[in-house]
Amino acid sequence: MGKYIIEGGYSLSGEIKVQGSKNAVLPLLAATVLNEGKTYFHNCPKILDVYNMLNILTAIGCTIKWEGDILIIDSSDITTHIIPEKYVQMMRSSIILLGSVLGRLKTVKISFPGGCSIGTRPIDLHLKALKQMNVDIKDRHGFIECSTNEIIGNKVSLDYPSVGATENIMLTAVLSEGITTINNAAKEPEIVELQEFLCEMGAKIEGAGTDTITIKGVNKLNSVEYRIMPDRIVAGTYMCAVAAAGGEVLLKDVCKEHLNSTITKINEMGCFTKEFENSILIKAPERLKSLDLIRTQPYPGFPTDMQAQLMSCLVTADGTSIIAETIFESRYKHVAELVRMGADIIIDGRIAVLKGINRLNGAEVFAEDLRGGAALVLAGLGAEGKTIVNNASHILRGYENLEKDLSLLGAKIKYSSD
Ligand SMILES: CC(=O)N[C@H]1[C@@H](OP(=O)(O)OP(=O)(O)OC[C@H]2O[C@@H](n3ccc(=O)[nH]c3=O)[C@H](O)[C@@H]2O)O[C@H](CO)[C@@H](O)[C@@H]1O
Ligand SMILES: C=C(OP(=O)(O)O)C(=O)O
Repeated sequence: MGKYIIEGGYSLSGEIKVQGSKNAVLPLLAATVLNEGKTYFHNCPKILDVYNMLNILTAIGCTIKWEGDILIIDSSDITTHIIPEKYVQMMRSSIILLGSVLGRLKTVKISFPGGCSIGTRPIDLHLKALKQMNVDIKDRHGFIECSTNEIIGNKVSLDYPSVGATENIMLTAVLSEGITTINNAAKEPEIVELQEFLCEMGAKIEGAGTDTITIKGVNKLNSVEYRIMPDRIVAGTYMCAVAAAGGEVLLKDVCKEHLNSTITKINEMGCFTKEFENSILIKAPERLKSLDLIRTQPYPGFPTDMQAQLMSCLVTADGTSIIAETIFESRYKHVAELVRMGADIIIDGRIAVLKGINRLNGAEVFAEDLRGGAALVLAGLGAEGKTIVNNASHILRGYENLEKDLSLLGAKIKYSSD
């Protein structure tokens, strides 16, 4: 599972580049299935989730090649509609293949992704929408089997602006007959990225980034070359790293428009930030200030994917902070580990009350999920003494160069595959 070993107490300085976005690239990789040709990706992050998605694409017939840093996917021949269960279990977001394989082959069989450590994560909204698009769905022995003679566009209204459901509906609708309208669609930047990518391939979609997305079905798509946008959560994680460890860092290759809610909280904690065209400077204060109430919310609200990292900063802020996790019902697995490091945190349902202490103590802790794991690394940077973060493979799902980037900035951190 691997581990990170951190010697705390070294402030960060210098500059680093932010990787391509995990949550943008995964639906784009799934979308390549719709195109009976080649896709060329630039800035694709080399992370476990990407390798896992590439394994799935290979298993269903795509050819994958890296030419230097350019990822080339040839999806001319899709040989099966069955998504191998072992990969689906390894990566929840493999569910995005539901829409793209269905769109291409008019049939797909995929196992239920099941629960995961941050919540139950049902897919009822995905399935309800597909049924409205003339898709027959059978749910048997833990597998979902979808089939249709023709996908027919419809007006779909989501009960909640689910990111994955919005993506699956878009992917299903691209090669459909007629027009699909998604009301109460997710507005995340990754949805806008998916629209841009699909339109480059010849799809007809508009409205991404607003509540209503309209997809006009087309017959065929074309080959495309595309650059993946920067990862807003990795950028936010590095901002929190500076806040937790102290210092001054320039983050390059960021899209500052995607970071507004995170930058606001970073500033409210007393950090100085300066935004440039594609970069952000962040400088930590002597001591962080506590925050009144942070509610995780769909975009443009404060992202649930930043909740744990922000918590790692606030546990040593001056005063008491309150966090409300409104998106996922059990996204506080990192709390017990932070408490092991000396943090004063009380959880009541979805509310966390954090009383800032002066300093955390290094300890041996366990990552239970991706962002919670990253948060423990940040906690280790600011802590006194040594911290070992076990189960690092969770973190490798989404961070390409965590220890290299932090080392470059002066942190004392090593990765061990033991
Ligand atoms: C690969 C990817 O992009 N993952 C992101 C995506 O996950 P994901 O797409 O899974 O997140 P959703 O927006 O779908 O889920 C948000 C909430 O809606 C619920 N829900 C969702 C679908 C459904 O059919 N029924 C239902 O009840 C979920 O359980 C959760 O409580 O958006 C989340 C919310 O911003 C992020 O934390 C994840 O990093
Ligand atoms: C929850 C996350 O990802 P996933 O949806 O892939 O589990 C995340 O990126 O923080």
